[in-house]
Amino acid sequence: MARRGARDESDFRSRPSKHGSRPRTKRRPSHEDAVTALVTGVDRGRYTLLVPGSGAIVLAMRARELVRTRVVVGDRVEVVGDVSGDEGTLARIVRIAERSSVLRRTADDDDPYERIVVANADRLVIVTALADPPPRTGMIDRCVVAAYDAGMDVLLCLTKADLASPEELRGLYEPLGVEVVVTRAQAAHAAAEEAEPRDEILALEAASVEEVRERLRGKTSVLVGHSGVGKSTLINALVPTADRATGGVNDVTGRGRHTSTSAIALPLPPGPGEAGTDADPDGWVIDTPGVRSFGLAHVQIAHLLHAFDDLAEAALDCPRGCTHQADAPDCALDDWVAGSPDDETRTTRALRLTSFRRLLASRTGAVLKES
Ligand SMILES: Nc1nc2c(ncn2[C@@H]2O[C@H](COP(=O)(O)OP(=O)(O)OP(=O)(O)O)[C@@H](O)[C@H]2O)c(=O)[nH]1
Ligand SMILES: [Zn+2]
Repeated sequence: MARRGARDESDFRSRPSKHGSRPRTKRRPSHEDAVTALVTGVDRGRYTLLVPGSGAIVLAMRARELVRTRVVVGDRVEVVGDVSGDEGTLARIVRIAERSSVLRRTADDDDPYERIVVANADRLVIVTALADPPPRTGMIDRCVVAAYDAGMDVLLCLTKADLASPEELRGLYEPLGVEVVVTRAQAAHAAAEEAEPRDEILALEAASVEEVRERLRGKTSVLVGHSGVGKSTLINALVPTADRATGGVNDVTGRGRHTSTSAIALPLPPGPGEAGTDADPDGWVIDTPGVRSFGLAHVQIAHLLHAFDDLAEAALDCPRGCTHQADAPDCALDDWVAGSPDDETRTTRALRLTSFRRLLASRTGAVLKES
């Protein structure tokens, strides 16, 4: 899968400064006794790590030589010092392993740079409610583009199926090869909601939660979703110890009740009646409460195209510099549809091309009006 390797925020500091680019200390310690750990939480310069071997939860800071390097949730790091995890101990991160994927959020009012929020995740889970709040395809498209660009695959999780049908959204995303899973409240709740809405703990239909768990097994998954879509309810159902705050949109601020804005990795426990431990979980679920959108400015058409093998192959016949948009002259993707061997293939290809072009457009902002 396409990756952008070196082009990340670290570029800002890899330029030679006026003090020269050589490290201040000539000799670096070798850290032979370092152990490997996973970053599960980040809070103002303090990192929560899980040491897979011992299962210890360790609090750490960055070593002096890494103070200008960003460490994010999902990073695999090497750590020295006291790694017992005992109260009051603070270990030191001395190395960050190369990342297999990076997911970055957009710059915002508080921070002018696009920043990496999660490293090494395999799968982006886009949590979207089918109603209350209504789904916004512009937002889903942007998430799909961000995931494909980051080299991650996508699971579209449609919540609140007790309130509306998922069929229309399935029809929009399945042609792109996006896996779709649907969750709903338990039937008893759906009825009770009419009489006495909100503020009780909502139970999701267990079978629908297990379908989600099945798709997250053995993977590191990042969950994203707008406030009120039911992301916390889902995470609590998947990871009962997570205790994510639920309750939907705050009437005063229009935001959810979450105050925490940093990502956190939670070990995915096995389903009911299966064995497993936190030190060796069935996968990781990363919640991203503060992330509202993803930066797409850096996304290259070629990267996006590589997420679609058939389109990438057909596009080899495009003129140089083809944008592959609907108005691109002589785009070979149009020939690929026209040259379909039969009607059924033509319909499938046309749908796939339309969907792909919709994603391309979301990258450039042409369909940024949320629908
Ligand atoms: N009818 C129905 N309501 C649901 C379902 N899932 C969640 N809800 C309700 O939707 C509201 C929002 O759920 P949350 O889990 O708090 O949503 P969130 O996405 O975490 O949003 P924030 O807490 O604002 O970040 C709550 O009142 C839930 O009880 C569902 O499947 N069906
Ligand atoms: Zn083209």
